[in-house]
Amino acid sequence: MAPESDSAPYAGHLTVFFASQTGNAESISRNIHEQALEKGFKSLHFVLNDFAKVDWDKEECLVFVVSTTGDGDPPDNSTKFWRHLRKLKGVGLTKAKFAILGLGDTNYDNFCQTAKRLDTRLQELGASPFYARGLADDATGLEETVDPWIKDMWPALAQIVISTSSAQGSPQPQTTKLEEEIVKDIIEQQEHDHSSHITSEKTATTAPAMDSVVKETGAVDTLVEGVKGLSVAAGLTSAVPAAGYHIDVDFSTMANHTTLTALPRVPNANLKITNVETTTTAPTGKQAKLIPSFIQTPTRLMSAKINSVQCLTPETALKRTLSVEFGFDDDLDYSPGDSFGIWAPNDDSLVRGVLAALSVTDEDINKLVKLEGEDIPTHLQPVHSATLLDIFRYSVDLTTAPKKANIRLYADHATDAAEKQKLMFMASKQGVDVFNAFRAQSPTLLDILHTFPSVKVPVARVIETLPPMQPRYYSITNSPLAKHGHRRWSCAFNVVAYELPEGIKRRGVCTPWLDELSSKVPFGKTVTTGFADVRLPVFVKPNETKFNLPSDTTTPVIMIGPGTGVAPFIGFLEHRAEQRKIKKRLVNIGVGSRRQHLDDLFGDMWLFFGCRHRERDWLFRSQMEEYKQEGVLTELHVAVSREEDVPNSGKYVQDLLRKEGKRIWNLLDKKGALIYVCGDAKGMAKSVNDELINVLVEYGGFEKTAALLELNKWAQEKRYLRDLWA
Ligand SMILES: Cc1cc2nc3c(=O)[nH]c(=O)nc-3n(C[C@H](O)[C@H](O)[C@H](O)COP(=O)(O)O)c2cc1C
Repeated sequence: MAPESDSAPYAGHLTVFFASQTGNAESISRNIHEQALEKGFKSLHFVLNDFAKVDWDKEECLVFVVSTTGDGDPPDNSTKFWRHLRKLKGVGLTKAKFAILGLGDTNYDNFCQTAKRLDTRLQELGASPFYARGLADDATGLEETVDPWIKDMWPALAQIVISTSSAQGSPQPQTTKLEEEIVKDIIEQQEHDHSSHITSEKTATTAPAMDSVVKETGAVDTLVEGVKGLSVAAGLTSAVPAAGYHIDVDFSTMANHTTLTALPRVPNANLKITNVETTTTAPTGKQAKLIPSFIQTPTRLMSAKINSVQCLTPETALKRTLSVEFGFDDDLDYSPGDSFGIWAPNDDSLVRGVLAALSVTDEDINKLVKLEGEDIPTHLQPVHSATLLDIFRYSVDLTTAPKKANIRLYADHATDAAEKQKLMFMASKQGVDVFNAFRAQSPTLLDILHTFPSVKVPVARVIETLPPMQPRYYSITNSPLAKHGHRRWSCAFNVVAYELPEGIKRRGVCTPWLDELSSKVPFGKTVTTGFADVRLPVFVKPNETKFNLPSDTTTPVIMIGPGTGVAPFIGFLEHRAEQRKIKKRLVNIGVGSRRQHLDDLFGDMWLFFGCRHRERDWLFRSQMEEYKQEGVLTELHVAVSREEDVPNSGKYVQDLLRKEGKRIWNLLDKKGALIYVCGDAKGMAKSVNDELINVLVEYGGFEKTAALLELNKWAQEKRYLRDLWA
């Protein structure tokens, strides 16, 4: 097979390989190759068995699109390659950077086995991935993963192409039009990577970049330790089953289609629910409130009590923002900038509504059961003795909009012909617009069962096909150096509750739960006593972003965090205030080797904060002003978006960055300041990024594209740190 290439200008070299049994991987890989050529890359395209046509020792950038066939086997047109790969020894592929897109089907036992094996083998041979592996599932539709995976691969690819060329070139690269495009992609990529990082309510993952397209689970494997026996507050809202909303969408286009195609396969039935002991009744009273032992978290699960809750906003504010302090019996090891996870249960009335709609009796809800079966999802495997109530509270996600495969499953269990037809249509390629309109209303499982009441799915099928429950993550807003700091964590968040244009009320999982647990503290007030005697399941989030204060206290920091994005910076400031106190004591008693002025020991701390109205949502205002007065906070810049003519201000944080551009550049250039950005990934982070580029251009003398590259370099060097959420 001759390589396909063209005479595009040299801009990095890419080789796309495929292994395909029925043609999917081949056509997807061809598409990647063609797009690469269009983007100006020099690209080659080969079937894997033609591996010898390229010099593997010299290859620097490889993309593989491989399917799995048989019983987890590689396609026939790659067997020669696999034989060769098995024979290779050592780590001779250290130059090679690769990306793998696997195609498979979760209805088969060995999902995407070829891609997984290839990944492992290439790394054993010394190659390294430049982009996270994508695993596309034919059961739900390959395009769901393939399209975003390809789209987001370009900036990742551009990053290695650029770093190769700039390593060889001058420190201030002469950038081409292509590079300019690539650099824009990098910035977008960074936003994408970070957008899944931390949220004020939505689930967050710190899994590899591109988490949104990598459909693997099972990263959590540390089992619960030492928390059994503590009472936990389950969903407190109400024990009355909710009824669910009717989701109204227009099915008129259904009449135009007699044939439905690309219907996802119904996932295999593996799960069996067995009674643990027929005579055993579930625990009651305090016993019934234990933190279930089947919760799996990435770090040790701990139990927290609520110490205090402050409602930071008045009634007139658009959002209800709470600051909650949790207390612990044991010492915690953390740094300001770290985050923690809370394992919140689904709302109790939703859980009971779902169980009622699935025809589970009140008696059965509370019986102890065991989940068994070969090949059941990892998050269900530790359930050896739990009530269905707890399984639905803590193990499964009831609120994320359904995937097509779920809709297809519900269609199979609809007894009413019209309902079945509608569900099948939504699951098909032809019904994609209706499916999207349906999903846009964020239907819970209860809403689906309410809208299609003839659907009677066995409980085991529901449990094994729902996504796993995810913890919610929050930035820590306090310092371990403060009084009792090692025994408490604080966080700040907006209570997520809103209404859709259709009049449907939606709410988050964790934040309304915390609000209710603390009996909805009145607006603007702080409550420190009278909380229910309950413990909350929490754990430290592994810190992968290094979003922490620099160890050298003289390094200046520029903190940009409007709204609840200010949360980690409040922790930074408390920490610095405590560091200053400690130093002051030491200097005063003469322990300091020199009696230095306190300010010389600490670098500048500049904070850029943004709110709508100073009186309504200037969060942590008094703390900020105090820190400013004490000299902890060197500069405080507050943007106000909904008030006219605020002196020395602007509407948004980026406006203030522009105003202070020259001084910011000096702090960056002369004193090596670090930049921290926290908050909304889409609007704010993008505008701040643009403004920082302007600062580099206007005051640093960079070409625009060189400024983009410089900023990208800073991000890699952890000099420009971002903690963003979608
Ligand atoms: C006979 C057969 C066996 C398959 N076995 C597996 C398997 O073991 N694991 C898997 O993840 N997918 C399996 N699949 C699904 C394919 O990998 C998937 O449909 C893919 O899109 C096919 O891509 P291709 O056309 O490039 O071969 C199998 C498909 C067929 C038809």
